[in-house]
Amino acid sequence: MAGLQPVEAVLVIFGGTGDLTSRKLIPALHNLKAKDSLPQHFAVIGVGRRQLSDQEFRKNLYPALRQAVGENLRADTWAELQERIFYRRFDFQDERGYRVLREFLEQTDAAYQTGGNRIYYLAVAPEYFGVIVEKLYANGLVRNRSGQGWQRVVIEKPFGRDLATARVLNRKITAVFSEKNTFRIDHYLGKEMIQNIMVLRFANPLFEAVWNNKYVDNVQISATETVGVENRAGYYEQAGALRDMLQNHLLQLLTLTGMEPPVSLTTEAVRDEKVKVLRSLRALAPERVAGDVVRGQYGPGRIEGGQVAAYREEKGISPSSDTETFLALKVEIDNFRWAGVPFYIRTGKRLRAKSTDVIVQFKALPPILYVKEHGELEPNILIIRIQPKEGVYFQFNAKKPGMDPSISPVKMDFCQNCDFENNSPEAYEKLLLDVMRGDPTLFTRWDEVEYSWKFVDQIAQTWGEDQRISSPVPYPAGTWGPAAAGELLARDGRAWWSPGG
Ligand SMILES: NC(=O)C1=CN([C@@H]2O[C@H](COP(=O)(O)OP(=O)(O)OC[C@H]3O[C@@H](n4cnc5c(N)ncnc54)[C@H](OP(=O)(O)O)[C@@H]3O)[C@@H](O)[C@H]2O)C=CC1
Ligand SMILES: O=C1O[C@H](COP(=O)(O)O)[C@@H](O)[C@H](O)[C@H]1O
Repeated sequence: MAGLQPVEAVLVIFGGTGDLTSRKLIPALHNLKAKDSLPQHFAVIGVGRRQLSDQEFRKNLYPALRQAVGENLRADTWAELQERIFYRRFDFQDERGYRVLREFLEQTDAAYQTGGNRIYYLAVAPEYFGVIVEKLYANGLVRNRSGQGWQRVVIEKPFGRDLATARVLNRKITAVFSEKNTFRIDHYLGKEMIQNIMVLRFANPLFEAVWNNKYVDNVQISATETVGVENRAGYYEQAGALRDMLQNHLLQLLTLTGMEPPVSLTTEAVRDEKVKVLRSLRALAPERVAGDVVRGQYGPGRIEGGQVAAYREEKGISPSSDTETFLALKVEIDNFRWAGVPFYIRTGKRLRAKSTDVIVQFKALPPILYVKEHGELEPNILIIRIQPKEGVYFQFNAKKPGMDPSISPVKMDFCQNCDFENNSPEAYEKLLLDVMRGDPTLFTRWDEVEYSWKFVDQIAQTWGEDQRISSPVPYPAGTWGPAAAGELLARDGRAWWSPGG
């Protein structure tokens, strides 16, 4: 879908006063504007409950923008952009609010020549996704009166809280928007290095040739965070790490790492291959959940030198909460390429460092040469570093220079953002632009969501039913999580590679 241009549109952000809008969406728009990538005819309308004028709304967005963009903040860009940002206050349940919005949109179309093109971005808690879509339709905001232009909906995650609720939600959405106009966002897919996984695999014969169970010993997908629950207690208590990270970001990373080469780079060809991976995931029967899934929750500890509270002591969290803030599991893909290769996945909050990596550990060669003299050699490992450093790192064995006959591991290190710090576009920049272009390749198709929930539901159901694992294991903040996560690999004679390489 390369070559599509972003076209004129009004972006309506439901949840305009929320955290995502101020920390991610507005900074992304600022950066796009600074690069001259926004369409010339463009406007933004934020919707929330707070009583704010347009001026107050713009002013409130500024501190988070400054923090997110840092020294790249351009006063002239923000001045131009904010002139096109407006605010409307209403409760999502209130029909009248939608009618007022419709009138305002018609005026905005005329003033900014946006041709009836609208993007409805649902930056709201998941329980509002269905309500908003139904009310948009009922109040004539999807097919505008003149019938001109297109209307697209962007839906944040998590898409439902299990397969059943996701299906209900999807029915509501598809009754109003076509699949082509439905953009289920997963911001991980907008990250530079995640887009690079397919390039690395399918543009380099060296990697593609060994990307299978003949050569790969195991794959580790790790997304560790130092932040805690922050101010999202209400949401996180419902989601936990399972729904917040595994159902979407981490299973997406797994599909990109495990998929077959698509027949072409078209949106549907890529999505078809990703779905096949999800369909090939080995079922997690209750006994396997008990053995292969580790569930943790952070206790008090130290992060970056400072003392931090336990999850159960955080604002808005129940002192007896059983929500997991850490998850580690072993996943198997039952297809010809991956049979016998475990994929270990882990994610957690309040861990020692922030890092997202895909680590491919290769098998050892037969122990015929070198091993007698040198002992077991270090494995070849390939680390795809997604963040905070972006790049690819390969560890292989080499002879030490000179008379010393010993063999030691050496590193080839490609750092994508070392020389160009902050040069990679933020994920939301890429994804917002794709919505304006109408390119859904980096968004999830319904069947991807469906199969992800099928997989995740097995875990949630067992947790709900099995007393042995209905409570998460505590771990001290600032560590790598519960010891059981290490034991999960130790049992297979393996260990986690340190995040960040
Ligand atoms: N924050 C993040 O980093 C990320 C968030 N997401 C997803 O984005 C979505 C939004 O998250 P986030 O921004 O953190 O949430 P917040 O709680 O910060 O914001 C919620 C927004 O919804 C508005 N709102 C809530 N209820 C109503 C209502 N009845 N009527 C009108 N407005 C209402 C709030 O308005 P007001 O405050 O004025 O009442 C506020 O603007 C969620 O689905 C989340 O999972 C995804 C990835 C990252
Ligand atoms: O979607 C989410 O992602 C963030 C982590 O995103 P990253 O881009 O910083 O890796 C996570 O903190 C949050 O809980 C979750 O909702």
